[in-house]
Amino acid sequence: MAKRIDVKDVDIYYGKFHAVDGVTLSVPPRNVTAFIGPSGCGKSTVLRTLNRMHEVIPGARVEGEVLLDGENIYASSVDPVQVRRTIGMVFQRPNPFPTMSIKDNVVAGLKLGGTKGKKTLDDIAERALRGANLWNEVKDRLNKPGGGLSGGQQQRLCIARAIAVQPDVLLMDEPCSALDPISTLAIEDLIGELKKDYTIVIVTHNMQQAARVSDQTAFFNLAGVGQPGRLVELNDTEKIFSNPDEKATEDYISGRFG
Ligand SMILES: Nc1ncnc2c1ncn2[C@@H]1O[C@H](COP(=O)(O)OP(=O)(O)OP(=O)(O)O)[C@@H](O)[C@H]1O
Repeated sequence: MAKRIDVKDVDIYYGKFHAVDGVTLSVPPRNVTAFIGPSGCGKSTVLRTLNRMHEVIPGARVEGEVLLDGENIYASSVDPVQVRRTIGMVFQRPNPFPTMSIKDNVVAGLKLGGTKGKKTLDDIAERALRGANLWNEVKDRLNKPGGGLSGGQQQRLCIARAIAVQPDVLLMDEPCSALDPISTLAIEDLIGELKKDYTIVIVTHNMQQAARVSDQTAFFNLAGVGQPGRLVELNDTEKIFSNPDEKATEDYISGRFG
């Protein structure tokens, strides 16, 4: 079930390095939010704080609150493994388990979580592969290795793996940057369909992509090397790309820097 995210005054550190300063933003359910901004402004770092992946890095820490439908995912009673199960992530490079079969790739997370029964797992795999627009291409080779698929198919396999566990939110970190234009369009179409069921946050370097797939866009920036990244503006995507409130946003989207 799609859930709402509220980020409240979040500061993010790598050891002593203050990477992101004071981010407050909200992501409504069944909505695509794009993070854009120049390299190093903290887009991926903020994304990884939304499912507690940031703290996996030694010395990394987060201050502030991230609420999922009002519950702080950083509360001491919350299990980060459970958070990562309900807030799924798709990475820049498709990362299926290459020797594992296509079907087992999709249900790997469920099996780890204790789901059993061939029929149950087969049904879930089919539903997730259909949801990721991959079923027709792989239905006759479900027991072949995931590594044998094209890059675009592998990325859709990773999306199938992420949605198989029925997460509340899908985070995507430049999911198309390693893909050709046709596969990129396939993923963009898929994002449009997935937003009916999920809350989606996507980091992208491609401003046309942000304009095509997202409902709202967050522009991040940093004052200089070694300075923390900041959220400059979050607005409807149409407004960001036509009439942003901040001059820095306009300079960036019109290609004057970054
Ligand atoms: N594992 C890490 N350890 C230390 N510093 C890091 C680590 N990962 C990122 N950083 C630093 O945090 C800052 C933000 O990086 P981040 O990758 O979030 O930026 P980004 O906007 O996603 O960049 P890009 O568009 O180039 O991917 C940068 O200064 C980066 O060097």
